[in-house]
Order: sequence, then structure tokens, then C-alpha cells
Amino acid sequence: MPMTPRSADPGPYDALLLYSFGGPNKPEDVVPFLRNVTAGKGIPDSRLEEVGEHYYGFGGKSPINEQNLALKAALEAELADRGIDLPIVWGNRNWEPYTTDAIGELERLGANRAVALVTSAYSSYSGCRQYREDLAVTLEKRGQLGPDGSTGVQFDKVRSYFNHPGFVAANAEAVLEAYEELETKGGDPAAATIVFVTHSIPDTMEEASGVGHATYSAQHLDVAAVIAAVVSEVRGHAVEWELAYCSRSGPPSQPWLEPDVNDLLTERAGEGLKDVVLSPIGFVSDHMEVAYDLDTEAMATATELGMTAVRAGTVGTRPVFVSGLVDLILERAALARGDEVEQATVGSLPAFPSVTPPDCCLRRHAEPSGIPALCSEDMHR
Ligand SMILES: CC1=C(CCC(=O)O)c2cc3nc(cc4[nH]c(cc5[nH]c(cc1n2)c(C)c5CCC(=O)O)c(CCC(=O)O)c4C)C(CCC(=O)O)=C3C
Ligand SMILES: [Fe+2]
Repeated sequence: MPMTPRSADPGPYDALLLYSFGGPNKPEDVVPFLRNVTAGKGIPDSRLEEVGEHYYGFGGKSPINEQNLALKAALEAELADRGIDLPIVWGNRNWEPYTTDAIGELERLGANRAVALVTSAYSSYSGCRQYREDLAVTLEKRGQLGPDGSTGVQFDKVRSYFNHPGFVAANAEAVLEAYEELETKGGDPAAATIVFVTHSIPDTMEEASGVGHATYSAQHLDVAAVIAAVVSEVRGHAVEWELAYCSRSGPPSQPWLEPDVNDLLTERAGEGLKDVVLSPIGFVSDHMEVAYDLDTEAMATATELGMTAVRAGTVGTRPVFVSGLVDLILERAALARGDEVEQATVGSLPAFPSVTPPDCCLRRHAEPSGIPALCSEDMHR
């Protein structure tokens, strides 16, 4: 009989790694944090100074760490509610507690095999492989990565969850709330366009994200279409929507995904658009890109253009999202046990693999980095 992910068995896992980006907690953290993020990435100094200013404008503190702690608490509550015994350890690629701190904590707990949940819903180098490389490199530095890919604590990863029903339903919920808010701000919801927003990435990274599955941008377009269909249905009329990007960096000569959200708003305002719902489907919580690039910059653009704009919430700790994540953890456990399991999805794309092909989501297409990455077919499992 096929197992449903509702079964409360987290075996073979004895811990959950909540794995995130990290961010500064105080002004003195900002420069070392930015150094960690950009090591060897060729980001111009001018861009780094600009991004540093975004953080200083918020007291040198990113909201991301508190949001991850809130997500950790919400997951702990949901696991406890379902009678699932699975301790959660939090770690970040770019700030404390670092990946190595998390691995140390897993060892103290006596964990043998952990399931990793990354706070990034889409597949690309930045949202998937870079985390898997960071895990492998951290284990390597600790002397815990064997030549065959075997590790001290073993790690499996939850699949990219952009098309999981919980993530999409939570975003749809937030967009519907934004429609209500638009009305209270004197806007005209029937005339509104939904502008879905995500983090831009270089065109080369976009191209490399499409090995074995839909590209990063195609993943977003699929999610956007589902949310727009839900909104059309609930509001009782067809809704227009677009996908735009924010937070581009890199040298100007390097093409990144477009249109930029500010450019899109400007162009559409010229065509008479007045009412906008910004939906940040690319981000799981209101971290710095959302607080600065959307709430500060894009909202100022909209105001300047005379638009009525509302920014929909991120999925954050919405119950339908959190409970979906627990379903995904149980699904991964069932797959690891070799049980037959139904992988829930919405939209037109299949469930993405949790053990990826070797050349999946490289930084650049057909340019292996030489950096080992866990949770890949060519590694231990
Ligand atoms: C796709 C994507 C996500 C979404 C997926 C996910 O959520 O993980 C994401 C998340 C985040 N990005 C973040 C911060 C930064 N990202 C940078 C740089 C870059 N991001 C990129 C992509 C992404 N990034 C790329 C292609 C670069 C260029 C350098 C490179 O090729 O790797 C830089 C350097 C300065 C700059 O260039 O802006 C910073 C400071 C924070 C923390 C925010 C906070 O502190 O609250 C978070 C959650
Ligand atoms: Fe980023």
C-alpha cells in the first residue's frame, strides 16, 4: 500500500538541518558578512558598498536570522503536534551559526543521518547546489568527507519545493490578502496586475539551472500561473500578471534576468497601469532583499509613478507552508526508506529530484567547479 507523507515516521533521520543564507546582526557584522557572501564572485566594490548601505540603513541588522528562528519554532511546534520526534539544528552558509557549527551541534546530539531543509524554494546554483557544495566543503575541512562521498553525519536534502502545494497555497493566501489591502488603500482590485518578484540571477546561471529540469525562471512562471489562477477564481475575474526581478548585482556587462521590477513598473505605468500587487514568490521570508529592494525601492518607484501598490507577504511561518514543509520532510524520509510515496505538486512541472544528477545547477553550464556537492547521484547516496 502506498505510504502517504502523513505517516509520522521521520526514520531514517534523527535530526533536521534548517539550512539558510545567514545575515548580519549588528553593524560590525556587515563587512565580514559581505566578504563571506562574495568571496571570489567578482562583485564590483561599488555594488558591495551599496549593499552595505542597505544593511546600515536598517541598523546593520538583517531580519533574516530572527525569521529563521521563527520558522524553526513553527516547525518544532508542527512536528510536536504530529507526534514526530526530530530535533532541529539551524545553520547558515554565510553567518553564525555557520554550517560547521550546525554539524558540531548534530554530533553533540548523536545524529547519524540528517535531512536538510534549505530556505530557498527554487532550483539554481544559488538556491540549491551552492548549499550542497557548502555542506561538502565544510565536511571536507572537518576531515569528514571520504573519497567515496561518505560523510560523518550523513545528509539528504528535501527537494526544491517551489511547486509543493503548501508553498503555493501560502503565497496565494498572501496575494489574496494584498488584494483586500489594495481595496482599503483606495485602489481598484479589479484593475490590478500582480507583479511576481524574485531574485535576479546571471543569464549563465539561469541556463545552467535547466539541466534535467525546468530553469529557474520557468519554475517561477509555473508558480505564478497557478497563483494567478487561484486569485482569478476567488476574485471572480481574470487577472493580469507579470514576472519581474530584483537585486541584480555583478558588472553591468554581465546579463542578468530581466525585467527589473522598477523598470517594469515604469513601463507599465506609461501604459496606464495604476494598481499593483507585488508578490515576492522568490523569497520565503521578509529578509533584506524584500525589506530594501521591494519595500523601500520598488514601493518608492510605484509611489513616484502615482500607483497604488501593495506588497503581499512572504510565506514566512504561515501554517499551510509550515505544515507543507513537514509533509516534505516525511516524504523525503519515506523515499529514503524505499517506500512508495506520492510526491504532491501543483502546476505543470514534476516533483524535482532530491538526489540530483551530477551536473545539476552548476554556476555555469558545462563548467564543473571541481567543488564536491552532497545529495548528488555521484556522491555516496
Ligand atoms: C537566487 C538567490 C537568492 C534566493 C534564494 C535564497 O533565498 O537563498 C538569494 C538570497 C539571498 N541573498 C542574500 C544576500 C546577498 N546575495 C548576494 C549576491 C547574490 N545573490 C544571488 C542569488 C540569490 N540570492 C546571486 C546570483 C548573487 C551574486 C553573487 C553570486 O553569484 O553568488 C549578496 C552580495 C551583494 C549583492 O550582490 O547583492 C548578498 C549580500 C540573502 C540575505 C539577505 C539578508 O541578509 O536578509 C539572501 C536570503
Ligand atoms: Fe543573494
